[in-house]
Amino acid sequence: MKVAFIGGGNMAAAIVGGLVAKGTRGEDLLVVEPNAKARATLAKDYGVNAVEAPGEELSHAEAIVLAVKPQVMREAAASIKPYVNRAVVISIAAGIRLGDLSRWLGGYARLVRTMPNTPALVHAGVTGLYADPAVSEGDRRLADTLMNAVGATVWFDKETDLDAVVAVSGSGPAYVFFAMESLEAAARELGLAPEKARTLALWTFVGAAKLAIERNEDPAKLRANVTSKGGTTERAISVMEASYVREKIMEAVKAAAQRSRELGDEFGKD
Ligand SMILES: NC(=O)C1=CN([C@@H]2O[C@H](COP(=O)(O)OP(=O)(O)OC[C@H]3O[C@@H](n4cnc5c(N)ncnc54)[C@H](O)[C@@H]3O)[C@@H](O)[C@H]2O)C=CC1
Ligand SMILES: O=C(O)[C@@H]1CCC=N1
Repeated sequence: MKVAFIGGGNMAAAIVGGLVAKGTRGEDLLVVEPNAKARATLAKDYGVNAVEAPGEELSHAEAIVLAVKPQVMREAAASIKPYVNRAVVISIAAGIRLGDLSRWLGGYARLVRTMPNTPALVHAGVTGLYADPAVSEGDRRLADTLMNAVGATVWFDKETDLDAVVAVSGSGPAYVFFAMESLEAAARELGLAPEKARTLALWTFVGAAKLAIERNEDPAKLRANVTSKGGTTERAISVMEASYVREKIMEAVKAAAQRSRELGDEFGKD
């Protein structure tokens, strides 16, 4: 499969790495990236063709992944417009709506909007995807195969659902790291040595996530299994409940979804 990436930053590198690990040849991948250092790293690590600006070679791609920040999406779309004629175009940008992208590409309609996350870097990502009903099964399969190289895929029927996806799993790793930081800080305040505090905190997250995935059980049930009557966990959870931690997390996630909608409004203008 010949795939081109517009933008060769964090997320593009993660997807490129996943594709190469799954057998795609570096020479079948093209990355358009203005930053020379990022280009050199991608070429060295994965053997991709990395170029500074879009050109004729883009028109040979079967898929073009738009992996630039939402703020530069319009400019990036304009720069590739002359070469977009046979590829399915896949956006990974937060907030940017397909209607706007289509307009910037001169009415091009073979578009898929996706929202991956940074665990893609270690092939443990999860990506939400949406395509207009008119997009062919083949184009959907192509987008699915691409994102599947770096983790699980979940399709949605409404484009507005992607604002929720960005808030839940797109930004989600940051919430988990925040919780890791907090657990580690508490361990240190309790007098544990820094490196030991980190080991305990990180493996607690790894273990809990693995248990939840492998047992496929409701997290509430798994939590109940840890919580002995009159014990230590019960005391900790009661402090969290008294501080409305659950409600605060829900409020934060809703704020992220709102920001995704705002990005669409801000950067979707003409
Ligand atoms: N970082 C994250 O956790 C996630 C990010 N995203 C989305 O992925 C997109 C990229 O994010 P990152 O990879 O984190 O950003 P990044 O800043 O690492 O990468 C963006 C790259 O685009 C390049 N660039 C800038 N203008 C360009 C242009 N006109 N043409 C080609 N390349 C250009 C930059 O030099 C940079 O290397 C964003 O739209 C973001 O919303 C999606 C899911 C998760
Ligand atoms: O914070 C952001 O806007 C991007 C989108 C999802 C994760 N990072």
